[in-house]
Amino acid sequence: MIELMDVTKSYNGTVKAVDNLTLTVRGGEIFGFLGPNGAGKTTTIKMITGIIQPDKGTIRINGKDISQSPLEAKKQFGYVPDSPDLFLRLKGLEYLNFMADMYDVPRELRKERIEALARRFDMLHALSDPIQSYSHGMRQKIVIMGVLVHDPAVWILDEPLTGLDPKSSYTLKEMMREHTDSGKTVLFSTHVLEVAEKLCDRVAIINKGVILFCGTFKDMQERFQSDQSLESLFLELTNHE
Ligand SMILES: Nc1ncnc2c1ncn2[C@@H]1O[C@H](COP(=O)(O)OP(=O)(O)OP(=O)(O)O)[C@@H](O)[C@H]1O
Repeated sequence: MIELMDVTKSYNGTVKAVDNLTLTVRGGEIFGFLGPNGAGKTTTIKMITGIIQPDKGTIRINGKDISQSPLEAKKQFGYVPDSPDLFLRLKGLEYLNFMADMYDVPRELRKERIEALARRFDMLHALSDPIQSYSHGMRQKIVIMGVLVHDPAVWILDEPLTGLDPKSSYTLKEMMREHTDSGKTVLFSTHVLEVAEKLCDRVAIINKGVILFCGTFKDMQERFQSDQSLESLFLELTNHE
């Protein structure tokens, strides 16, 4: 579960990137975080993951406060950033072992997990190559695998499907569903509204740092008294701002 209460962040003390945001992402749900460019999605995700500090407000992950107990909170989640260009000089396997070391994953277990993840994402052949030789999609996959190697309860994924080929994208979506079926939590941001419509149990639409809507796609259609697609409703909602 992820809880944000009255969270605000402005850059350079001027424009509020996130304005008094309150939101709960529950266990057992895939939650989509949607909004136009510059809406405040990445800023919110960076505050949840402790990369940047909010000006005010409280954030808890599975009950652990990211400001008060950062280490405990960080053990609860895995985070895929919006850019996969990390640790480029490491080989794929070195990176996965590094991540497993960070999270104290025992030897035998990590071997099993790495092999299973590599098979699922069709990356077995590339693990002994340096990450800088990977394509964008392969870099995205190795970052996702690094995050999943410690089997975090809460997945926080910033634009995770960007650059993935259809098979890998399908695999990741399938894994998100398996994860939430076991009562755990997935929060991801996306601009691909067709994916959000099909995959998410609930979505939040944010614009200019403020949540315009939070609920199921069905709730949204009821609110607008319309059977339009999520894309049409999203455009209607964000264009009126
Ligand atoms: N480091 C920064 N310094 C100053 N302003 C910033 C910084 N990072 C983000 N902003 C501003 O904060 C606002 C929210 O940006 P943010 O990156 O959170 O949006 P986003 O919804 O993730 O956008 P996108 O979909 O384009 O990734 C924007 O107005 C952006 O210009």
